[in-house]
Amino acid sequence: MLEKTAGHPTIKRGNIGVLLVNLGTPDGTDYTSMRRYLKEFLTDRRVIEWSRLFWYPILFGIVLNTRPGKVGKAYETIWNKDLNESYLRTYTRNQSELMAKSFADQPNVIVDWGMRYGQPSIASRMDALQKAGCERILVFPLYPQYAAATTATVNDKAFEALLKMRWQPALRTVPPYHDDPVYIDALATSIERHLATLDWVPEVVLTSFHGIPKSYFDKGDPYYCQCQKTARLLREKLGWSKEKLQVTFQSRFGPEEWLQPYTDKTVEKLAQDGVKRIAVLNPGFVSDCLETLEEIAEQAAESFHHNGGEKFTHIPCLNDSAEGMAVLEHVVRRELAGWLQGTGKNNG
Ligand SMILES: C=CC1=C(C)c2cc3[nH]c(cc4nc(cc5[nH]c(cc1n2)c(C)c5CCC(=O)O)C(CCC(=O)O)=C4C)c(C)c3C=C
Ligand SMILES: [Fe+2]
Ligand SMILES: [Fe+2]
Repeated sequence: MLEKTAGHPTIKRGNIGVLLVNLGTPDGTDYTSMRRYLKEFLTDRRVIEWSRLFWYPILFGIVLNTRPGKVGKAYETIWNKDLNESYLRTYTRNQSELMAKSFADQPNVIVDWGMRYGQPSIASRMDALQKAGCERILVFPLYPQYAAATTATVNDKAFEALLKMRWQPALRTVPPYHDDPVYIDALATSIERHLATLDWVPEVVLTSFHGIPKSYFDKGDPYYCQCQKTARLLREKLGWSKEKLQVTFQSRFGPEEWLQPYTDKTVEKLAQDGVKRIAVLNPGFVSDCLETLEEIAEQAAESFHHNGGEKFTHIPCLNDSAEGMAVLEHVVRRELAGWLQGTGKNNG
């Protein structure tokens, strides 16, 4: 809707924005792109909670000199060569486009996407949505389980963007959906469908979540408990035992203790203990990315085989599949309640 009020410039009004936000990704696998991305990531106080006096000499003296080259090589192995971008970016954009199609019956809903680190930034998309007449914006951090290092830092950035606006849109943020039956059903369907394509049956299925330092859990982060609840509900849905569907945590960073049991150690131990066939899925990742495609589908598979395992399969994330989109759309429609019917009225 376009509106002109005496003495004011013509402005668009009455729209609702939905902003999907994932973690972020480097623009390229070269040293400079990797360093820029890692610098933004690893200077975030929500991610690294150590004192700056202690952390910055290590970060700027060692980590940002050595890690960009090493991690850049890992990204190269999983890069989407067709589009010259990471799969996290490809899937997040696809999710936004598919969600926009599902709201075709609501012409005042505008769906967009952004990244917490790298491009497109949250601030740039919030600004674009506001300019497109969004008086209300729903920010959706794409993490089923809440962690301060992921969900909260997205929300912080979104509210920070409002700081610079004279006429702020109303802002809602999407809560975790780790126990939503639509999400649990989608995970169960994706597991069953994937396993049906194999000519073997896994003895153990690992649900591998990204870890966080144990100290964050001790300070009250609900992430660990939400991961456990997701796994319990999934187990109940599939009718599997605790031995069949196990929970592990991956992607340790730095010397601290992280949430346990660790995925890499568990994979090694299972193989050494004589388990021959395993499957791994990553229910905490909305889209496949470095951590799933390289760390699990490549590294964990190699370690399993190296230690005597025979069959390993990685179950893809929900990505832009029909089930995955059903989850995201269900959560968005639920969180837009009261806005969809209210917009465009009572705002003069
Ligand atoms: C202390 C450091 C880190 C915490 C805490 C952390 C939590 C966390 N991360 C994700 C999801 C992703 N992380 C990804 C990459 C990644 N993560 C860290 C560090 C921490 N993550 C680093 C340094 C990196 C970059 C790669 C590397 O250098 O190892 C990604 C992949 C991005 C991609 O482009 O593919 C995702 C996704 C969650 C869910 C989480 C806590 C719950
Ligand atoms: Fe991470
Ligand atoms: Fe990793």
